[in-house]
Amino acid sequence: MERLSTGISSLDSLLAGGIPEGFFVALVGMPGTGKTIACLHFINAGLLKGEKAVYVTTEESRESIVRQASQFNMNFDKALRENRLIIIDALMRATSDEWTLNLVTVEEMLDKVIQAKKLLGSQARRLVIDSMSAFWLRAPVKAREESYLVKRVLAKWDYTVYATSQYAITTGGAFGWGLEHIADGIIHFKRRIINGTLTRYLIVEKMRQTPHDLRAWEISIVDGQGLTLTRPLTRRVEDEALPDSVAKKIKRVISEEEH
Ligand SMILES: Nc1ncnc2c1ncn2[C@@H]1O[C@H](COP(=O)(O)OP(=O)(O)OP(=O)(O)O)[C@@H](O)[C@H]1O
Repeated sequence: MERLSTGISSLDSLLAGGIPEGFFVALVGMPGTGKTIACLHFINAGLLKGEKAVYVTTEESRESIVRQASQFNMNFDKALRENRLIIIDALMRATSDEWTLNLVTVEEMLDKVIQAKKLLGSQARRLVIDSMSAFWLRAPVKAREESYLVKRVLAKWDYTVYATSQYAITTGGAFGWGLEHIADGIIHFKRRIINGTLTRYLIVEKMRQTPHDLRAWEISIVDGQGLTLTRPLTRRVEDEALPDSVAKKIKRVISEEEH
């Protein structure tokens, strides 16, 4: 089975080498946890191998994606000029632009993605949809049916897919029915404040046909370099995230028991 590199070598090693070709992988989690940056790495890994790629952006403009990529030394601008990358922009909705979504429906998105594949040909192996949540903002009930539709349609077009989905800040829960149910793989991005510092981490929750790592890994995002996994999160680190009052209570009970 061929595996596609995620473009993050530390993540590839959790996945027995990468994402199985043709898989539909859900990248889920709270805002600012690194999902978009992981998507950029995935696309860039293909471009570096001479592949072509398609990126659907619903929350940022095409320009913003290109700028963010350039901060990690990924030249998306060049790939766009060489017609090796198509970024379908669902945010700006410029009517004069061929690669834009105006209605922001799943059907319109699939139509454009298929058009892009026909234009780029078999070298276009990687597709990012960042994010799917945007299609269901007004009608979360559609998420279930349309998730199946997206997977079924894309299966015919030889893409390996990264699709992101956001979780609510307040509850940490998915907005409505999540993509997780149809995905071949789930990479969950999380965050917590540890010793007063925002700590991001990810865990591979599911990857079919893959003996994957089961630990949560701390994420580092560095200007000029991008996202890497630094170390597995230990129990002790998680404990440090307990609110002070709770930690103090636990310490008090332990010391009372000892005396
Ligand atoms: N050049 C940079 N250098 C270092 N860190 C950066 C840089 N650019 C962005 N970041 C970090 O990455 C975070 C954004 O990550 P990303 O866009 O991947 O999040 P996300 O999970 O896709 O969020 P959302 O769901 O809101 O789109 C920023 O909040 C910042 O902490």
